[in-house]
Amino acid sequence: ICTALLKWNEMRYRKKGLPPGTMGWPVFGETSEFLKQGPNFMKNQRARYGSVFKSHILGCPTVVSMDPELNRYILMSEAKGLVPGYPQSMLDILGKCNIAAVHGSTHKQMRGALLALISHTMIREQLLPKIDEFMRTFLSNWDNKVINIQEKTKEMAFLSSLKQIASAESSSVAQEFMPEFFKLVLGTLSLPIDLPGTNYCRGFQARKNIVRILGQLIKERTDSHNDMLGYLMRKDDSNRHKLSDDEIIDQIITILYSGYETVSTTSMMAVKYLHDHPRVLEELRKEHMAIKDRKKPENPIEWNDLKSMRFTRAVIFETLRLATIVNGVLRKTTQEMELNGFVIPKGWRIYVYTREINYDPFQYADPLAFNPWRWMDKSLESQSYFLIFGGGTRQCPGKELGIAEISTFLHYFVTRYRWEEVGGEKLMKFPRVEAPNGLHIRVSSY
Ligand code: HEM
Repeated sequence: ICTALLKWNEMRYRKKGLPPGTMGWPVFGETSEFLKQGPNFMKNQRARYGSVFKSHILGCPTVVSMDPELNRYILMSEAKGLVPGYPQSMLDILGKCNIAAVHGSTHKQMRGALLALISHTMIREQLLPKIDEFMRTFLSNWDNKVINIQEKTKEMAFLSSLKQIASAESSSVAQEFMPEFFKLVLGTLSLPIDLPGTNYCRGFQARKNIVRILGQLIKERTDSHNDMLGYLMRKDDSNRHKLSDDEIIDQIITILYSGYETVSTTSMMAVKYLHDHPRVLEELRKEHMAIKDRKKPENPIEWNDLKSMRFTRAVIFETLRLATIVNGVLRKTTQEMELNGFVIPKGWRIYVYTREINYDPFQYADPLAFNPWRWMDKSLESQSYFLIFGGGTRQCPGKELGIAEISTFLHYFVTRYRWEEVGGEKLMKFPRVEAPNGLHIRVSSY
């Protein structure tokens, strides 16, 4: 029966022009092999079928592309019908105005409104002072404590964004908001089964609560504020992108969500790599001590300080590369189309899988070594195969903001503390980078 089922499933997808590959079991496809074997599943399939192959993973017939040139082409081809293909649970919970759910002119409008909020000028004048103030307080009193740095960096990423979004109210709403936000995140990564007790159902309820909290903030604000919510609500000419209240709420959820796991995991992994590589930590600390020494203790990190953190930027890029915080991005076809000579049916998912390029010895010499110095050559950041922040029309608009947050976190962390790991805890690298039991460190003052 098993053989017959597998064969029947292969026959269903044996359409002329499709890439080679296997489809696994009906309904489940090859999801369990993909999740269990992780990157090895992808590498084995590539060895058998080439760098473009078909599979059935996470509930959808999927074409996986591990071809750097095709990957770039896919990311540039949204107008040809290759739109974001994130799971239904994510779209449901993040809202219908969420940036990944909108295309064409609506995407342009939402993205324009977002870019205006997190531009270089905004980071320099509005956001960096808030990030500095937040990190200073958040990183106080860690001395002589055992800390779960995974949990801390998660709180840090969320609370830092919340302060940038609603400075005045962030401390009063954080208590209620944070647990709801964590439920929302879990819901977006779950199967869309709407039964009481499922993560999806809880995530959906959390979204409702968050919409209520944000709606209340919008209603109660009478005068203008210099934070993200304040800018989004402006009705005068200083705001070119006037959004409805529903759009403002989804935009805020987008900002919180997109900068959450990326920033927190990168910060946690940077702490881990710095712990394991004392020479890198020494160099990083030298950079930050020099910044600290040239200012008074009460003076905040400013734009020029941030720009002078060249080695810190290199540490962040090397962490993103070696830990592969982002394995790839998802697209789906809105019509039948040809890619690399293959014919991809409408509605198929395309997994632009960029992980392997991070370990390619032709791109990165000695690829398994944690060597931030390689990024001191700035041209490496602009190589076309480098897709850690995506590419094309959906390239990450929060890149510099994320780097500013992680850099400020590292500044206060390494200038105030030294730390050692306790427990030697397990780290999972796939499908997401996480420490299932937390990552505990003993912190003492520097
Ligand atoms: C280390 C930090 C970060 C990494 C590695 C990262 C990575 C990425 C990647 C790979 C994409 C492309 C997704 C796709 O093409 O489907 C993306 C998109 C996006 N990122 Fe980031 N990101 C980071 C930080 C942030 C931050 C702090 C924000 C906060 C605003 C943010 C907001 C977004 C948004 C809104 C999009 C969607 C853009 C669109 O669809 O037009 N990201 N990010």
